[in-house]
Amino acid sequence: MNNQVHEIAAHCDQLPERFIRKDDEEYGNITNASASSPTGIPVIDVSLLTSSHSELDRLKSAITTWGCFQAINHGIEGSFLDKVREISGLFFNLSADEKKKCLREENDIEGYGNDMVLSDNQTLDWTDRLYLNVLPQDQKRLQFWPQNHTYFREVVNEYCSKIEFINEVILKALARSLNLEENCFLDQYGTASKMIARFNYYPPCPWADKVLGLKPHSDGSAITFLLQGKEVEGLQVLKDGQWFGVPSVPDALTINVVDQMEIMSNGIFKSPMHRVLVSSKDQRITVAMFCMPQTEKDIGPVDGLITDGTPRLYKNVTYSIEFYLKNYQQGTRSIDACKI
Ligand SMILES: O=C(O)CCC(=O)C(=O)O
Ligand SMILES: [Fe+2]
Repeated sequence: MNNQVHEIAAHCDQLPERFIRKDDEEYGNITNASASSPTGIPVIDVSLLTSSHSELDRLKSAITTWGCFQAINHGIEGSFLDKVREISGLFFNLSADEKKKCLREENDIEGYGNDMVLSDNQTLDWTDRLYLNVLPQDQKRLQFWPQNHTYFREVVNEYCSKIEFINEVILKALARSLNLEENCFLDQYGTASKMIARFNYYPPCPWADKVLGLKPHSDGSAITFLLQGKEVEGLQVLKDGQWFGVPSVPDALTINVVDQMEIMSNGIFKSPMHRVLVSSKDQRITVAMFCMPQTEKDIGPVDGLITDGTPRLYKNVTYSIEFYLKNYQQGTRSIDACKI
């Protein structure tokens, strides 16, 4: 597949078969799609997490039931989040020639492209994306960054530092919520923790009900920080066999506690399955920041959680992107491959 999805949207009068979503990939009960919960995705005030026990309890409850929450008062100004939205739009609005300079190579994940084709019967996602390694600094490959766009670089770098800071706050709070020493998750990050920025662009789709922007998946990182656009929604999270819409809350970040945290918490936190629906009229742009431990480092359940009554449920693993993709290709979830 050479074409970007937005080109297919503009030039095809029939939906290419590879994009048609399959029933066996639906997981939850699709008749209940878009169900709204009486309470909805929990909203957590990050500024209270160091001082308020009840907010810490609400955080734990959010993660053990939903696996995600809407973070407010996280310390990043709304005006700065608007800049992140602005540079994302700016990238996808570049001319086709400019964007193609950032194109990923066939067997590489980094750069501009669409779904990596890993198996013959894979359903393709209705999305174009720009995928950039932002940490560690020395693993940045600037050839994939938009050329001559100092503003883009500055905003991404500043956003990365701000997310790094919030990531620490959340990791410490999650540890305290389990009555563990607050650095126990951070200690597994190593000295060169990793962060990936993924800019997702979902063009409007004339066959919106036949495709998915992103197939059901769980993220391979430890914590994912998602910045949604302000108007168009589409993200859904699976809970108790039903898909629930994740609204866009002004100035909030949607935080998912995902695969590597499931392992480190010995399964107390469950990495949420989520997917993306697309709109027939409106485009949607989101920015996911995937934070995780240093690639070369083994991770495993923290010692304090293993007791006679609660045995270790996961092996120690190096949860690399190659490991994640290998499982994806075989149709298995990498998290399941780590279970004892
Ligand atoms: O765009 C979204 O709403 C979700 C993105 C996502 O799940 C991902 O990039 O892994
Ligand atoms: Fe995701």
